[in-house]
Amino acid sequence: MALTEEYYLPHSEPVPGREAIIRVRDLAAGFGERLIVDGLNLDVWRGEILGVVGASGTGKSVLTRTIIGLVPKRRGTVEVFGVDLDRASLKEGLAVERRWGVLFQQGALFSSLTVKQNIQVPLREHTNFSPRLLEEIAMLKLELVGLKPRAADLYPSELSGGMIKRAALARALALDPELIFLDEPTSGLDPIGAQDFDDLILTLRRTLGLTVFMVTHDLDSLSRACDRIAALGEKKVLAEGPFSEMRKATHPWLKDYFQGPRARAAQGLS
Ligand SMILES: Nc1ncnc2c1ncn2[C@@H]1O[C@H](COP(=O)(O)OP(=O)(O)OP(=O)(O)O)[C@@H](O)[C@H]1O
Repeated sequence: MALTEEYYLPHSEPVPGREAIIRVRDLAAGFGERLIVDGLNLDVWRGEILGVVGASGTGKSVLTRTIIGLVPKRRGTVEVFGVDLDRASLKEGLAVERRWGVLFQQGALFSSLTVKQNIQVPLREHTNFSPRLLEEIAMLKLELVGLKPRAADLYPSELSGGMIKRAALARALALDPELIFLDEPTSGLDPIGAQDFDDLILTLRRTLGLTVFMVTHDLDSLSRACDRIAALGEKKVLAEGPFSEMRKATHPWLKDYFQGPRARAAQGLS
């Protein structure tokens, strides 16, 4: 199906004083002959929680991994904190990487390390902190994400799904990032666990001033936690706006997704 203007919601206009933490322009990325995203534009504003949504396989994870430099670009630019990582020196690139944290799908904790050791991985990579400071920071991060101190010495196989997400979030927060990428943070959690996780993200945004880039299929999370949503499809951002605006979209997939019974339930509508 051709991407036509009639399907678009207006893309957010820059507002004076609003700082783009991530700026993606005319991005193309893919594998072999196949482009997964092509001509994609997106801004993420400081302090917002942006929900990235789209049908399975539309490239949400690929977009995330391209922004953080794990998938090479074919065309276009990506700036994070005003720095184009393709043009940055190694030192500048590392300095930018220190300012973000990533929670990959399924948590992706190292199974042979305890929770505490997992949290310390980015600290060991990027700092020369003493063992005592590493210990203190790990325990602080555990508390920040609502895990009890006794979770520190458990291995990932000993954790529940919710605890894995929290431990992975603690690791993503290890270096006090300004920006976090969350890939399906509530997948596999029951509705109460998912709501608790959303509340945690909202609290962290408020207390730490985080900017959050969150890939999710969870309509409740999109409605409850996200200030704005970017919907991917046809290799681009099909539409962006708050949840209420997405309900006005006319693109068939967006219509099904945002006007269906589950979306109405997420908004408390009958
Ligand atoms: N390393 C890779 N090599 C080849 N193709 C890949 C690779 N990683 C992803 N793809 C392909 O890119 C497309 C987009 O994948 P991606 O994981 O970004 O989708 P998604 O929107 O995150 O999907 P889901 O909602 O199911 O997680 C898929 O067709 C996938 O098969």
